[in-house]
Amino acid sequence: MKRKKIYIAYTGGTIGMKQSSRGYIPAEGYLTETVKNNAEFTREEMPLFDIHEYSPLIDSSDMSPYHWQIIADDIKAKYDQYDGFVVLHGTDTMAYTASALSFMFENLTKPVIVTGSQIPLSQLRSDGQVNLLNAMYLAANYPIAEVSLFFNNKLFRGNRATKAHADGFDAFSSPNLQPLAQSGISIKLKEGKLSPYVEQALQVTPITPQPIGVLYLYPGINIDIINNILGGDIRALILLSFGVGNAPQQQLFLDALKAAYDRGVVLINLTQCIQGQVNMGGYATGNALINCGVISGYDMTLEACIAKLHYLFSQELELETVRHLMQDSLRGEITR
Ligand SMILES: NC(=O)C[C@H](N)C(=O)O
Repeated sequence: MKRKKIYIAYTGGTIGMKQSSRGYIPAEGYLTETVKNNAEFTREEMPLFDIHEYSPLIDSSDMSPYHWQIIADDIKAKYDQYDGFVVLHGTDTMAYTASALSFMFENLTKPVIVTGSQIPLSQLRSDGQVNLLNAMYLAANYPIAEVSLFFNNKLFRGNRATKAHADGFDAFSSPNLQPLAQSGISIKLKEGKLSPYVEQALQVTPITPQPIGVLYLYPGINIDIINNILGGDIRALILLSFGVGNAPQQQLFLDALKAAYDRGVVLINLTQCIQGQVNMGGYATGNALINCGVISGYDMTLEACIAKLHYLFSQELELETVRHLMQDSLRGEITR
């Protein structure tokens, strides 16, 4: 059988870093050299691969929508030459990039898997080899036609994943959707569906940076803080609320939200809880938000919500269309 071919877009992150006096920093050429010289990656059961190193390699804390665009355009340019794509990325903002790519791509028929590691390949006990090896193997043999994130033997839907552990190998979780696949002695497909046949060509929607506010509520939060963030030039405010979407009932707070809504700010309610979804009909403290024009983000991750707002605001859409689409599941990011 003809060996599959995988394109590895290497953006940076711990996996290819080396120790410096200031802590870990990306090291040009190191990862490419190491992977190419590692016999595990060239076994005949493995797909063939090319690694494209971006310049400069970055810590993912420096990622921005500008980089999301570069990755998406790069994959589009190579789309016909490869069977699958692996994006090597730092873990810190990996879930944001995976979410953004999931919205930017339309008509995907090939897998795009984002992965990285917690310990560099250059260090003892690195999780980099197993993550990259599995991501490549999955991309070649389990072509789930969507943007996913592989980490610590689990393949997650990209826009459902969130970084949940700062220093453990189990760095990602997907609180509201089970993994698409799990890799143990055998690989088990759970949610993931193998590539469908799609007639339309792959499409990439360009994304531009957008001013989005995020407000984490806490007991006794001062109205000045709220006014401050709403006073900035924002197009949307994500309210991280209590429980099923509840918030303080201070009239000044509710008035400030209503005024922002009237000015055309999109107000979205996400819960601070790790699992479950917003239901503003549950309590009067949530219901009051509906009357201020706040819409539900249901069980979207914060990462998916921010990426989706970027995706929608980057297009010429009516405000009402943006509000409507925010509540629809476009790429499986919401359980409805
Ligand atoms: N584990 C990692 O990759 C963390 C690193 N700071 C990054 O996000 O690039």
